[in-house]
Amino acid sequence: MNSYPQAATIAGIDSGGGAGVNADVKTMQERHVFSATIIVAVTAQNTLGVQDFEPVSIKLINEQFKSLADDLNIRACKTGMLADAAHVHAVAQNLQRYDFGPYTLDPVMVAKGGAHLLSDDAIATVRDELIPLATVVTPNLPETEALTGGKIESEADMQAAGHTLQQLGAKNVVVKGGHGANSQTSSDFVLLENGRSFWLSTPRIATKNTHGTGDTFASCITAELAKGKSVEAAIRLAKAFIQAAIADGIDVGHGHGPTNHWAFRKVVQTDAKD
Ligand SMILES: Nc1ncnc2c1ncn2[C@@H]1O[C@H](COP(=O)(O)OP(=O)(O)O)[C@@H](O)[C@H]1O
Ligand SMILES: Cc1ncc(COP(=O)(O)O)c(N)n1
Repeated sequence: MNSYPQAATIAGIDSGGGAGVNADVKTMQERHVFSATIIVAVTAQNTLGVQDFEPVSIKLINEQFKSLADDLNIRACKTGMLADAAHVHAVAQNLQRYDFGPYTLDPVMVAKGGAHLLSDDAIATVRDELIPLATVVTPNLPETEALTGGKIESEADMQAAGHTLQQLGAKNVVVKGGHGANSQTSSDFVLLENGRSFWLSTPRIATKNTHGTGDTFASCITAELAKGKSVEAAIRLAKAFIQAAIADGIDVGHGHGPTNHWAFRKVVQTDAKD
């Protein structure tokens, strides 16, 4: 019998299939990691936007955590859409109650279509209760501004914000540059626990199909951490994975379409288990 590493995603589910838990499950599967899911919110969503959502009761979230802890062997986890302060708090409590391994915090706030997936008053709860628990935090530029309180207008601003996020308690930080102004490259700033930092830059792909890029990137990091890879190796592989997924586009829906979660298998020769 093959034994695959197990990881959990704790997030919202996207009826349109391209982002949230859906992107996480697809990505982890591609990386040969068994994915379990703790659903925090259900969205009515497609590539045109988020039409509605409802959070799941905190009782049921607590029960989902317990169900996994009682039976599975979760070796890494990530969070995505968490809806509001009460749900952020409940997730933080559960992450402290159970050992689900290295934790990747994708601080999802506003969907690409403009819908608020986290209430404004919950930003402080994410900063105070989740960032100190995070092995890796992966904010995009607007999320970095919201968490650090400063404007990000240059690469120097991204670097400074990375250090601020580390001071807030995250062990490792990736400030993602997908929302940056550079039309040639999409550059992410990485700051590791040991203080070393570097940029990961790839050619910017001219496409409107970037729905779920952040989820895909963070869940790929989580999958690699579940295998026991180093944080740096996990982040580097995730950057290559998302680049392939954006570049090899698929045609789904009429708005901001999803990425291609099976594209990476075409560009790598090594086994996804490695
Ligand atoms: N058009 C693009 N071309 C290449 N890489 C991109 C593009 N858009 C986003 N990325 C990359 O995708 C990842 C997710 O970034 P981003 O889109 O900023 O996150 P989010 O989905 O959280 O807003 C990052 O590694 C970023 O550099
Ligand atoms: C359930 C859920 N989680 C996360 C996102 C963010 O993804 P994006 O910013 O690419 O729209 C989303 N749209 N829906």
